[in-house]
Formats: sequence, structure tokens, C-alpha cells
Amino acid sequence: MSLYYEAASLLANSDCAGGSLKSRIYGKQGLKSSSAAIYALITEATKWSVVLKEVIERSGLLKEEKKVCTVLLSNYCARPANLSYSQLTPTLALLLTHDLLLSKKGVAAPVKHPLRIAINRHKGRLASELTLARIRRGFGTLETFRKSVDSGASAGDSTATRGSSSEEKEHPRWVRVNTLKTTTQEQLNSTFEAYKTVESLVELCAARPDAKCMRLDPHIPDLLALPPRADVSNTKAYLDGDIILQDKASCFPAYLLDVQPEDEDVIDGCAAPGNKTTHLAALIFGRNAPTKTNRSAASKPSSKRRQIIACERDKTRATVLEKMVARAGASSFTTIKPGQDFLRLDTNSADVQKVGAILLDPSCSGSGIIGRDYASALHLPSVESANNHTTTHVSQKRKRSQKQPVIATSTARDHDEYPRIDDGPIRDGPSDPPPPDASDPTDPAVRSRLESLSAFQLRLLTHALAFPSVTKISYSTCSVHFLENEAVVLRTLHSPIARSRGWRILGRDEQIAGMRTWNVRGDRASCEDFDVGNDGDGGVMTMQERRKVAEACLRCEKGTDEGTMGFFVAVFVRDEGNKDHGSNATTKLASKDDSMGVDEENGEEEWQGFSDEDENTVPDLSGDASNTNSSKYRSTSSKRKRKSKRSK
Ligand SMILES: C[S@@+](CC[C@H](N)C(=O)[O-])C[C@H]1O[C@@H](n2cnc3c(N)ncnc32)[C@H](O)[C@@H]1O
Repeated sequence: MSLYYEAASLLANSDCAGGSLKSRIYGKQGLKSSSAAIYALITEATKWSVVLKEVIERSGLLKEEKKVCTVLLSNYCARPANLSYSQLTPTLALLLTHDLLLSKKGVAAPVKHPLRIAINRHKGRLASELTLARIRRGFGTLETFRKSVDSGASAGDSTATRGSSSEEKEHPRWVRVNTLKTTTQEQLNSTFEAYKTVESLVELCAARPDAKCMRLDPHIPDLLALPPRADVSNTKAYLDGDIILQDKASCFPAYLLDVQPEDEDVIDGCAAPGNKTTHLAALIFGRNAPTKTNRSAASKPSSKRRQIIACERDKTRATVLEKMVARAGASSFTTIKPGQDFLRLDTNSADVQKVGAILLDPSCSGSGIIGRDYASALHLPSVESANNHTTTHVSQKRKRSQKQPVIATSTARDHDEYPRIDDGPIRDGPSDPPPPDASDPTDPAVRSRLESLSAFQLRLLTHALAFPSVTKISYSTCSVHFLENEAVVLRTLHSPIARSRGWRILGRDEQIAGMRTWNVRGDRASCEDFDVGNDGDGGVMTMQERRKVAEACLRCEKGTDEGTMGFFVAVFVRDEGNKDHGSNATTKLASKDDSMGVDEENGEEEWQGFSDEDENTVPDLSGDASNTNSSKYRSTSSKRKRKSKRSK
């Protein structure tokens, strides 16, 4: 039975460990079951979960076993201490039903185990429901049904079209050539020697996973697209770190930042797991760096003297970062700071005095991520809906209304490509709060969470503005929400520190070529409407400025023919002349006061920062964002005026 408990616990990420599900399973010490068995069970059960959810709900399994099944499930552990072994959770029900009905070996548990007895009690009903589910979808045999589910083409409805919705659209496998170790030409001559180039992503996405075709990306150098679900994880190039799986959108920030030799050192403020750190390293120190970033080799200062400082507040995640940096061959010029809260990185410390650029990719709602690990792909049965189904009569109406979405497959890989290890643990059970990526910002709970994230992101950004010699900062999220994206940019630009230190947005016409030609820009209408507040110093953001900001922001949309996840990036710049060469006292004041961007009436509150796990600890910022912030800006401004009077 340990197989099911361990699988459920890993799915729930009860350790809140970082990394993809696969890496968590294979990295977990002390498992009683084999990692391969757990991984296989989860993969298969996930593929079937749309069907099994329906089967379990219609069978009434959870309802009837309610005596032993509790909805008092912990969000963090599939079998919390207060649950006995005989309690059947939705996750356990799904895993057990999978093995009962679909595994050749059946349920791997002692025959007298209470849960095995429980599931066996319902075997007849569950089997009938699976048959009905198959017939409803038009499959004559279990084998054809199995083939369809295995191929990922259909969760059940044989007539369902692939790519019918944005979430379901096939997504290319993006491969970044790591120019720290190799070149694109070398990879085209070796790993991808047998591959032919196709004209469009649409053509590529229609190809089978094992088709030998590829496409060089027109926007990001050294980036290739392969067919969806193409598996390169066993190639020598992948194992050696010559190629890295990274979504195209996730390559935007480092490329748009366009680090030049004169920028000297770079900080990656929120670095783990390290996709962007290693991309930065490749752009700055890679074999083709001079041509890739349009800089001349002659003007490149000694690599030895330059470094990337990678901060990661979470020590566990920092270990993943260390591994990724080492594998990419970037260790010698990357200084990793495990456990370093970027907000507490002293802007005056000696080791940041040569920092000219900052990449900031903070925790966000993750609403742009496609196939968020298995957690989101797993469709869990609900106890409540058990009664709502009758199985004897399958009407045409039901046939139409019960069309199931296409099963998300290969999500672990998507997660590997862009392992948002800041995502909180998955929720299990029907009485859960909305998932972290709930996409309706008008829902008060979602809105409140987005406001909190937005405030956190603003604090990080305004802290970045306070580094004395920094002249460029990229800000990115994998969120689709205005509040986490353009709103943060507008608020940052409007903050006192940005205005006093000459920060502005990097206009579209100034952006590096591949990014300038990217046509999906910021949300103009929302930028025009957004109440950015008035700080009392008379600063008003004109409509023209707002439009410029929207045009300067780059967005990626998930589920389009561009084959990216949902993403956002913008770059802030200031001219060399605006660098702060003043006394420590001035910069200290800036980092403690202005860098916060927001201030409290009763003294400067020290900001602890939060991530997806601890957002509940931040003050409730729900309500109208602009109002909340405008009053805070006013308070900041009047405080500054008081301070300035005192200093005079
Ligand atoms: C979205 S992930 C970064 C992904 C990374 N840039 C990449 O491309 O692989 C955000 C990371 O920032 C870290 N983080 C959040 N708040 C932080 C803070 N105040 N200081 C440093 N790191 C922080 C989180 O632990 C998480 O690992």
C-alpha cells in the first residue's frame, strides 16, 4: 500500500520541495516503493484522470465510503497524521481505481488492507462505469480507448479535436543551445544532424514527437523548436548540458536585458532554478557572445573580472540552481548566494558596486504556465458530485454536455523546461481554495492574492532601482494578469525613487532587434485606464507615457501559434549620468526608504517578502489597487518631505 501513499504524498508535495515532480520522486530519500513504480503510477493515473474522475464520481465510491473518507484533507499531505490508514482520499481513490481497472498487475496492496477491501467492494460498479465512459466516447474496445489516451490525443471523446482550446494546443519543445559549451552550428552538425528544417511552427506542431524536424527561432538566437513532446532527454547533448530545455518566452528577459561589456556585473535577483541565470551567462560569456549581443570582441572586458550574482532566498531551491549552473558550465563566473533575500541585499555592499544590470523574475501567480506539473493535470474526483450522476441512462444531452477536455500529457517535461519551483503545493479535495493560477481576477480571493503578489513584486523592483551603478533592469513574470505585469511597471515608473533617479522604460524602438519585432505588446487599454496614483509631488502620468509603456512591454500568450507559455517582460533603463555616485548616506536612505516604494504611516516597516507559500502573511491589500497605493505613495512622499526638511 506504500506505493499509493507515497505517490499521493509526492503529488501533494507534502515536503514543499522544489523541482519537477520527476525530480522530486527520484530525489526523495527513504521511499519504500521504487521511484520508477511511483513515477509510472502517477504518469498513467494522470493521463487517465479525466476519465477516472468521471468513473469514480458516477460510481458513488467516495460518497459511499464517506464513513472512512474525509474531506478534512491536508493541502500538504495526502495522509496527514490525523487520518487513519483506512481513509480514502480523492487522490488515493484515483490511484487505486487506476490500478484496479487499468493495471495488468492490479492493486499493489495486501488483500486485507482496508483500502483494498474498500475499493474492491466497488469493483463491479467502477468497471461498469469505465465501460460506459468508453462507450460514451465512441470507443469499441478498451484497447482502442487505451491507445487514444496514451497518445494524449483524447481524454475520451474520440471526436475531440486536438488544439481546440488554448490550453490544449500543442506546444513545441523549445531547446536552447548552451553557447557556453557549444554552438548552434555544432549542434546542427551533431545532435540535430538528421533533422530537417520546417517552415512554420504550425507545421512543426503537427509533426509526431519522434519526427526529425526542427525550426530555428527568428527572435531569440540559439533557440530551436522541436515537435511537441519530442524527447531529447537521452541525448548526449542534453546530458552534457550542451542543450537546455527552456520555453521561448523564458528566454526573453536575459535577451532583452542586452547586457553589454560596460555593464560589468549582473544580479539575478530571484534565480532558482536557473534558466535565466544560465541564459544570461551564455549571452555574456558564451562562445558567440560578441555577435549574439552585437558587441565587439575588442570591447569585452576580461571575463575573469565580471560575474553574475545569483540570489535565491530559498536554500533548497538554491541547490537546484547550483546544479543547473554547474551543468551549464557557468559556475566559474556565477556567484550563487543561497538563502539570500534580494530585498536584503545591501545596495552599498562592496560586491555589488560593479553591478550594472539586474534581472528580476520574481515569484508570481504562474497563470501563464502551460501544464503546471502533474498537479494541475490531475483531475480529482469530488465527493460531493457523487450523487449527481445516474449511470443507467446515457442521454444525447449528457453526451454533449459531458465532453471532457483533452488530457494534459507530458506535463512533467513542460515543468522541467520551466520548473516554477516557487509554485505552492497542490490542493487536494473538493473544499479547497481556488488554485494558485485561478485566472479570474474579478474573483475577490484571486484579486486579493494578485494584489499581494503585485505589492511584493513592486517592492522587489523598487529595491532594484536603488543599486547605485545599475542602469538596466528586466522585470518578468509568467503571469497573464495585468496586476502583476503592466500595473507593476506603471507603479514602479511612478514611484518616487524611479523619478528621482531618472528611471524610464526601454522603448520598443530601443530594444534589441529580435525583441523589437515581437508583436505582442502590453495591455494598452488597461494601461490607459489604470489609476497609478498621485504621490503628492504633482507627478501625473500622461496618456502618451502610458501608451509608450504598453508598447514597450512584451507579452507572450499561451495557446497561440507562437508556441509559448503566457509571459510578460519589460526593461527599465536610465542614462549613465543618472548613476548614483553619491555618499553611502544617500544610497542608504534610498535603499531603506525609496526602495520600498511603499511606506507605512508608523515608521518604515521592514519587508520580509513572501512567496506562494506565505502570501497569507502579508497585509491584506485587496480592494482597489490604485487607491491603496496612491495613499501609500502620498504617505511616502510626505514623509520624504519631512525628512528633507529635517536634513535642511
Ligand atoms: C519565478 S522563480 C525564478 C525562476 C528563475 N528566474 C528561472 O528562470 O529559472 C522565482 C524565484 O524567486 C525566489 N524568490 C522569491 N522571493 C525572493 C526574494 N525576496 N529574494 C530572492 N529570491 C526570491 C523564489 O524562491 C523562486 O525560486
